[in-house]
Amino acid sequence: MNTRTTSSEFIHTEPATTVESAVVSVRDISHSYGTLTVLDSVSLTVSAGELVAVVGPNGSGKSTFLRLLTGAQRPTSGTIVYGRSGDKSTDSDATVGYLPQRLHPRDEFTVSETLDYYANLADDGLDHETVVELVGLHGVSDRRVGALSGGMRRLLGLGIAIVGDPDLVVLDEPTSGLDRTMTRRVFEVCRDVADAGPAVVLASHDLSTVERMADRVVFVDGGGIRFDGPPSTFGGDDCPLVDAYDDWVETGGNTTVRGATR
Ligand SMILES: Nc1ncnc2c1ncn2[C@@H]1O[C@H](COP(=O)(O)OP(=O)(O)OP(=O)(O)O)[C@@H](O)[C@H]1O
Repeated sequence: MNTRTTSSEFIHTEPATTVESAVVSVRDISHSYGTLTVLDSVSLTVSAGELVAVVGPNGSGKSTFLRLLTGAQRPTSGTIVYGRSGDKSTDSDATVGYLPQRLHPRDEFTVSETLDYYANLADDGLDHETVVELVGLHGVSDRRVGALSGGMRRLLGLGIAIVGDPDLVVLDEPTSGLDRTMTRRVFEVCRDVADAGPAVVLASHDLSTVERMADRVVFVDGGGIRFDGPPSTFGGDDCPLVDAYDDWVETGGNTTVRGATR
């Protein structure tokens, strides 16, 4: 169980990866919207083959962090470096696949046409039929996007993020609106993608699935990374991730998150 303390104690673990295997290294980034500082001196390195889940309360800055990771948004300060040898900057052609929280593919295209379109944007994309199969949309590949259910649109978004065969896949709440079966499927696809080489970083509120499927959990709160390590070590011995998380949030952070070993 967690140990309660009178003040917040944060665990900052050593980077889990080496520079040689790094797909992306975030170095001391901060981000503000006007006077609101959302992220303050955050650093993180993600390696090829890792499935990293970013968790944290609503408004803690997960989406902001993911947008910064993709290069779509620039940090107020700090740097993000892509590549194994650190030789690519945010201006480079490092390949990143991104599923934003809200995605608006064209309603009149079919599922196959949509994936084909995005595959053609990439130099060396995957075949759209492979991706349709992978994300479980083979039964509706000829259906127009405008006629898809909310969950199917989410799966299509996952397909769009991976069809370019990127080095880094960034997914903002890929399982929102999905039932349990589809949620499991999305995480399994993410696992398969990571196992094939790319790094996968996703934001999720589905802590039980994160605990089972992710290599690392990165807990963002109060402007910083409060924990970075294997999900099983978030709360220490015999304390499920979801319980340790609830404990943290209920006590306003006056809980020691412990057990990080990386
Ligand atoms: N474009 C923006 N302009 C101003 N403030 C913003 C902007 N985007 C996000 N914010 C603010 O930054 C904070 C972090 O938002 P962000 O969406 O990154 O959090 P989150 O952890 O992803 O939240 P959720 O879990 O609800 O999706 C919030 O207070 C939000 O209102």
